[in-house]
Amino acid sequence: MLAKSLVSSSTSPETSQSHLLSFPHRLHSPTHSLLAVFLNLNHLYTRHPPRSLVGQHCDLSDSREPLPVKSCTDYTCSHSFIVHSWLSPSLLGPRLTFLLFSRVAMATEISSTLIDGKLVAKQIREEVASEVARIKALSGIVPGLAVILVGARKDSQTYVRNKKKACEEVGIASFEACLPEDCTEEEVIEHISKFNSNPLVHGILVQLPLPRHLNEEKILNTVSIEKDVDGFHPLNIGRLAMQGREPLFVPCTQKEITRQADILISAAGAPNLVKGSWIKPGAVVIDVGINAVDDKSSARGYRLVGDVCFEEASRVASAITPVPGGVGPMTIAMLLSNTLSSAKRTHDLHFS
Ligand SMILES: Nc1nc2c(c(=O)[nH]1)N[C@@H](CN(C=O)c1ccc(C(=O)N[C@@H](CCC(=O)O)C(=O)O)cc1)CN2
Repeated sequence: MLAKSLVSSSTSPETSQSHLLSFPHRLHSPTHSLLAVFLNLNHLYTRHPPRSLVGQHCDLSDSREPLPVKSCTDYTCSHSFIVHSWLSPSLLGPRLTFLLFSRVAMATEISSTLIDGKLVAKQIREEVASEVARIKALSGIVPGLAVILVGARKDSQTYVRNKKKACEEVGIASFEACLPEDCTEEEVIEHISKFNSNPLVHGILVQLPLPRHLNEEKILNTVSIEKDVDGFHPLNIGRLAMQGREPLFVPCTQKEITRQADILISAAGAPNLVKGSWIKPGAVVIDVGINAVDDKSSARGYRLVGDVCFEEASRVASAITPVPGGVGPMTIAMLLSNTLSSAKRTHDLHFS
């Protein structure tokens, strides 16, 4: 029943002693605060929002075990959010964005805290490694992850390489299909179908972005929902949103809404979109955007920035994920964890 995060203080390194941050510590009134989430699901839904998402309520209560934090701030949380509205703001061009609102965490004191994604990811990977070893010893089953890479984008090749390496490190078997840039949709789908029916494969992911001539939505829909460890299948997102209902209310503008949010999650794919002035003092900011911007002074010619203007936001927020070092490392850690869960579910492995 606890929502937790592993955080470390960015302003007061001297208070580096670890302790638990868990939601809720104690109830705080009013519990109706807001969560705003910017998600760019352009790669999933090219025209319309899924009806199942709008106005739905999601239960956040079955979160992971408590994790240690540095520099604790108090929050209360009602474990729920609603998918409120669907916008296609001009500032994001053709990308679809929707906002989620919630009555979730309320900061009761403000201290700038850096949420350390690398540290959480390390802990998750260690947990996955020991669980993989355990199920291998008890049942002989080895969880398997298949990756489909289309084309020769350097960044995608690096991510796929990193995923394979991460699998190796935790004992997950990896499978790969590398297809040429000019391959057809049918060829990609054929590979997905083979992985769908391969019993050694428990997780399948299609590395994104795909070349423009391929219909991403159609391809992602082909991944068996049971093996969709990325969680990109519309049914997976729909299921996430189907656990309850909350009343709708009408937003004015993105900026106004984010200003009311106690938890702000941005995944718009737009560098430095969210300014400090958009953020409610004391809000928790989760920056899911990982955007490459040109930087001649960097060896690779670019640097990574989030959707959130970190300099500004870190002065206003109570806790914030940096880019790099925040949500990114969690992506691969959770991929491993999901592959393990899929293997356990498929083979009905419930060891205590
Ligand atoms: N099928 C998918 N495709 C893509 C995903 C995804 O989750 N599934 N996400 C991104 C790329 N990606 C994984 O594929 C990914 C991106 C970034 C990181 C990461 O750890 N980033 C580090 C910085 C790394 C660096 O310096 O280059 C960080 O943010 O700290 C992991 C995975 C698009 N495609």
